[in-house]
This record gives sequence, structure tokens and C-alpha cells, in this order.
Amino acid sequence: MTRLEVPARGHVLAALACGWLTAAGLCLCYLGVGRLIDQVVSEGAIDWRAPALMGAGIALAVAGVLGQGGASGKGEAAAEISVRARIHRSILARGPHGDPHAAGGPVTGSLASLATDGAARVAAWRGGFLGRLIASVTTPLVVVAIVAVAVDAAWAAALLAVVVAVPVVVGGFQRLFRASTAAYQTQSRRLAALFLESVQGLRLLALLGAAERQSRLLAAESERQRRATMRLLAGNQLVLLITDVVFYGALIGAGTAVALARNASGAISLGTAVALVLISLLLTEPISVVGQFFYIAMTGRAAERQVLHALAGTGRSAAVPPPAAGDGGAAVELVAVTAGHGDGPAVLEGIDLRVAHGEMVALVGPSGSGKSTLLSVVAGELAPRAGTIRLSAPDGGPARPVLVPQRAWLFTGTIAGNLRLADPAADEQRLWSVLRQAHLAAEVQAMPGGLGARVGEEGLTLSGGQAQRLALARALLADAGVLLLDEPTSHIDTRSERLIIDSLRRLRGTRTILVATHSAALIGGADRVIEIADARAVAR
Ligand SMILES: Nc1ncnc2c1ncn2[C@@H]1O[C@H](COP(=O)(O)OP(=O)(O)OP(=O)(O)O)[C@@H](O)[C@H]1O
Repeated sequence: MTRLEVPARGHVLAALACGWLTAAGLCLCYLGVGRLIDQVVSEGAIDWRAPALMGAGIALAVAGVLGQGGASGKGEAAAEISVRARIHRSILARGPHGDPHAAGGPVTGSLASLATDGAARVAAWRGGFLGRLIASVTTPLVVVAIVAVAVDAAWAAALLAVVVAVPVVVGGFQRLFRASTAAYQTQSRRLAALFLESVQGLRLLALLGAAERQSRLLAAESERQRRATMRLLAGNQLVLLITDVVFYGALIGAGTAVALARNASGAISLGTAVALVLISLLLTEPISVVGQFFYIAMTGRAAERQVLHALAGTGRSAAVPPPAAGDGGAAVELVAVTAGHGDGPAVLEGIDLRVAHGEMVALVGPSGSGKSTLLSVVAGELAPRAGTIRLSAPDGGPARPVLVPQRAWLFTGTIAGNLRLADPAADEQRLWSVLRQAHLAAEVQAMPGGLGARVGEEGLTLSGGQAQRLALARALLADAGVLLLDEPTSHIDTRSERLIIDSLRRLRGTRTILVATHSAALIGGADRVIEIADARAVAR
């Protein structure tokens, strides 16, 4: 997996350094304790050096802990801002008209959830936790190195061997339990699929009189799932117990045994032996982060993979070059354009089309003939396989297209929020103006909260016609010279159809409009009708 670029490297290194500082401080403090014991035992008096050593050690450890907390917090904040900004840019790159279900790309709604929860998880892992994790895992090596240099090389060498052997033993135990985790996941997936199918086919099951049977099957499957869960939990508890016992037992036991042996042989004093036993407690530091590792790192890495996948999806669609500016003679000009989807056959072949400024052209043709494909190509969503597309403003500069897809996509939020996706700076006056142009102002005024009325999951359910007019208003707010409408009146009530057609009539002359449609009323309102048939465009 390639890694997500996160601007938290400095903070991670600072957290690592602070973790080491804490370990070094605690080593000093314990050595001070050892010295104090030696003084009391052998001299019966205490001079200033032992307490000074302890004090200095505690000060270093406190500085390390505070510094690590600060660095982790700052790293997490920096990472979260950066990841969230990249996802926001990716959402904006899809545009207000972006098809949330564009081929191969992630659903825009899931991008929004990635930008909130996903970004926080990635940040907690890469910005906040990574430095602490590396510090904890490497603490035993730092401690062993300090002891080797400053106290007793033999104790350090013996403990180094144990420090290296323990993770290997624990890893072996965990591998033994991997099979039970896999079995649990398979069982889980089977139950989820069964539930989903039962809910989707509920009506059919009832009609067939099979609902009772299916519910008994679900109950049996749920019981199997419960048992698998309990087995997994029991297994996990055992792994945790073994891990704890092996880590604590081996490290503290070995640390104590070697220290006592060295003291018995006269190599180190009693105080130093006690200090080494205390220091061996520091060697168990990695175990303190294992639990957090599974939660923060696993969920963070999973979120990171999703973010990378989502951003890669945007990269592909952003690779479509924007249509070139023309000479100003026509608003839209297609020359010998050939286009298709993926590796499929060409849907459009050698299309030549000129649309004048302010003209409204209806694209007609049988279903599947390529009307939507043509609009995607003009919108810059789909790169043509051959040919040229030019969009120009009346003054000769480049013109911006905006596409309103067949299914109006509304985000959970307010009416104003949905409109402002097209122009975040638009004031209320402009919002009302585009709503009036789309013949939706009166209905929004009547909604509780007006522009602040909530739509989507926790709010009002707009009718298909209202949603389509809101999408049209949003496109008008984008202030694009070329308006591309994909079947704006299909699947909506006749009143909404009439209102949309009237809106488009009023827009004629001010915007260049290409509208793919089967509606006779809409076709009747156009300046010109172009039929797409056999992959070619023919005037009708
Ligand atoms: N994302 C896609 N991937 C692969 N093939 C596609 C994709 N979108 C459209 N097609 C294919 O391209 C052809 C033209 O489809 P298109 O949607 O452009 O037709 P249309 O004229 O707009 O149809 P309708 O009137 O039903 O909306 C069809 O054969 C369709 O199956």
C-alpha cells in the first residue's frame, strides 16, 4: 500500500524523542533509588547526589510525558486538517453536478463520511499515535543501551536476548488463533448476507408463505454467530493473558534473576540490583500500547486505505482535460468527436456539432443512443477518444459548462447548503433569485425554515420534481455559460415538468442550453433538435 502524505513527520519524531526522554528519565530516577539504598545500607547517611539524580530523572520523565502529549496532539491536528482538506478538494473536484455514482469512483456520500470520521481516524493513527507507538516499542532497546553503557553490560546483554525472543513467542501464539478469527469473519459475512437478502425479499417471502421458515433459518444462523463470537472472545482473552504473562513474567523475571545473580557474584551493589529490577519494568512498555495498537492503528490504517482509494478515484476523473476555448463564434463546438466508455465500443463516432451562443438545443434519440454520453463529453467528465471540443463565452474566452444529471442528488443538510455547493459565497438574495428562476421559490418559502429547511435523511423529502428544480437552481447558481441538462423532466410530475420547461424558455438567449430529452413538450420549446442515431448526430 502506498502511504498517504501527512504533514506530521516532525511531530511524530518529536513524540518519539520525548518517549525516549521519558524512558531515560525513569532510568536515572531508578538509578538514584539504587544509589540511595546503597548509601543507607553501607554508609548509613544520605548525601545530596542520590536525591539529585532522582529529581533530575523525574524532571526529565515529566518533560518527556508533557512533550509527547503536546507533539501527539499537534501532529493529530495537522494530519486531520491535511487529510480533510484533500478529501474536500476531491469532493469539490467532482463539482456540484458530479455524479455520485460515477463509474468506478467512490460514492460522494462516502467521501463526506471519510472527510469526517475517516480523516479523524487517519489523523489519530498517523499524527497522534505513530510516534508514541514507535517510542514504546523501541523503549526496551533504549533502556538496555543506557544500562549497558552506564551500569552493567552483562545484565543488558542478557535482557537484550529476552527482549528480542519475547515478541517472537507472542507472535507465534497469535498466529495460532488467526484461524478462529477467519472462521468468525466467514460466519459473520454469511449471516449479514442472509439478513440482507431476507429484508430485500421480504415481500416475496410473505407472498410465498416462506417468511416463517426464513425467520427460523435466521434464528439458527444467529445462534451459530453468537457461538462463534463467544469462541473468538474466549480465544482473544487467552491470547491477551498469554501475552501479558509471557511479557511481564519473562522480562521482569529475567531482569530480577540476572540482577540478583550479578549482585551475588559481587559484580554490582544491592542498590544497583534493585535499580535494575525497577528498570526491567520499563522493558514491558510495548505491552502497554498493544491494546491501543489494535484499535487506533488498525482502524486508522483501514481509513487510510479508503482515503487513498477515494483520492485515486478522483485522480482518474480529474485527468480528463478540460474542453478547449473556441474562437467565440459558437458557444459549443464539437469536431469529429468519437467517444465511448472504458474498453466498450464507440457510442459516438465522428460527431460534428456547433451550438450558437444562447441557443437551446434538444438532443433526442432512442434510449442508449448516446445522449448522456455526449453531455458527459461536453461537460469534460468523459475524455473523447478522438476529436476536439471547444466551449467559448460570447467574448471569445473559455466558457464553463455545468451538467445537471438525470437523478438530482441532494445532500443531507439545508436547501441553502445544497445550493451553495455551487457557490459558497452566494448571499440569500442570489439564492432566492435562482430559486425563482427555477420556479421553486414559492415552495421553499412555504417550507418550515425556508432556505434553512432541512432536506435529506433527517429532513423533508422533496418530490422528484422539486429535487430536479433544486438541481436546476443549483446549476444556475454556478453561473456557467453552458447548461447541460440530462432528461430534466423524466420521472417527475407534470406540474414540475411545465415549470422546468418554462424556466428553460426564460433562460433562452442568456445561457447556451443542451438538453437530452424524450419529452415532446421540451423538444417543442427548443430552438433546434439534434438526433443521435447510429453513433452520429443528425439535424431534425
Ligand atoms: N458508465 C458507463 N459505462 C459503460 N457503458 C456505458 C456507461 N454509460 C453509458 N454506457 C453505454 O453507452 C451507451 C449510451 O448510453 P447513454 O446513457 O449515453 O444513452 P442515452 O441516449 O443517454 O440513453 P437514455 O435515453 O436511456 O438516457 C449505452 O449502450 C450504455 O450502455
